Amino acid sequence: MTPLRIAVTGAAGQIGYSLLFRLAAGGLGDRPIELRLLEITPALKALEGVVMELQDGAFPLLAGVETGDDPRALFDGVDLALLVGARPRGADMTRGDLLEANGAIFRAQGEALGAVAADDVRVLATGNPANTNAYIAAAHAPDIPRDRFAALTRLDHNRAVAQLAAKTGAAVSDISRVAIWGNHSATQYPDLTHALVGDRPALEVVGDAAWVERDFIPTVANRGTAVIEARGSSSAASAASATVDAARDWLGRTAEGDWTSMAVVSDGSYGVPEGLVSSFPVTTRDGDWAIVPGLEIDDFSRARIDASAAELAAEAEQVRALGLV
Ligand SMILES: NC(=O)c1ccc[n+]([C@@H]2O[C@H](COP(=O)([O-])OP(=O)(O)OC[C@H]3O[C@@H](n4cnc5c(N)ncnc54)[C@H](O)[C@@H]3O)[C@@H](O)[C@H]2O)c1
Ligand SMILES: O=C(O)C[C@H](O)C(=O)O
Repeated sequence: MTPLRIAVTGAAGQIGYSLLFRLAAGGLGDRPIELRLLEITPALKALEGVVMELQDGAFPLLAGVETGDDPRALFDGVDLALLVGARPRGADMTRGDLLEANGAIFRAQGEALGAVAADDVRVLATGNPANTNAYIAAAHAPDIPRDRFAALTRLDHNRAVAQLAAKTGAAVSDISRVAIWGNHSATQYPDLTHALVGDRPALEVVGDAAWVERDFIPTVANRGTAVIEARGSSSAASAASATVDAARDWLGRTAEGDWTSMAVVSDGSYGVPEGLVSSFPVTTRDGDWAIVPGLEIDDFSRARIDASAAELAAEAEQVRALGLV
């Protein structure tokens, strides 16, 4: 089997330190992988140490590792690009505050992917603000179809599943059809209206309408902030785990009868303006995705989805004003 060529940016960072070992240990399946690890020049020394540790893991699926600070060299022929490298926020910042600092990274990396990546490349932005970074990268790679770009909202999805499991006492594996809509930000809408616990509607099992609005939604939407406050730095292992989950499902498939959440370029579905990179419930299959069609959207959900889409539109306007697209 030819190895899957995976670029990981920010490979010497916090998320990278967890992500690389999950990938090498077979997180995407049993196909061998070749890692292309991108860092900024001052971090290459630290990256050398990480590569030593990868070697010391003696991972049978790890067919090769290359490192460097030139995206055009490292992205050459890659099948999957995990764009993690970006500044994380501090305690008093929103993810949107990172736009100016991080947007330029995604412009340069979008251009490089467009120039040298494999024809079948899939690009997943984890670095924040993830949705708009994917939007920027896609804008600078016009030869790569838009549906190959996505941003990570799987961490929010996993957080929502975990909160629902804790509330209902169900196993996470019994929960399906949770959805995250919109931006990976405090305006995101974690939606339980279609969710199931076993074969029962989650809202019926919860039996506490006030919990959804007062506890569930704010807990999921603000979880990143809570982790920063507790840990002193932003979530890393859970973000790496969600990045692996998202890539595995994208290249593989979502379970029958279930879906996942992924921020993808909107085709106008559910009233989200076309072109914005917004989270939707999606099914995936062998590298393709489809927004779950025909879900009923009640007035509460409508207002939440619209609010997050408005924030994404404002971010898109901001990057235009900054000359990033
Ligand atoms: N979408 C999500 O769910 C989610 C979750 C957690 C964190 N994040 C985001 O992921 C990003 C990385 O987080 P972290 O904790 O690993 O941060 P970190 O600071 O520990 O690591 C970031 C790494 O990126 C590198 N980097 C900076 N510019 C680069 C460039 N141009 N090319 C390649 N590498 C570059 C840095 O040198 C650093 O090693 C942050 O923006 C953070 O906010 C997103
Ligand atoms: O909140 C952050 O800044 C980090 C990350 O996006 C998260 O959701 O944990």
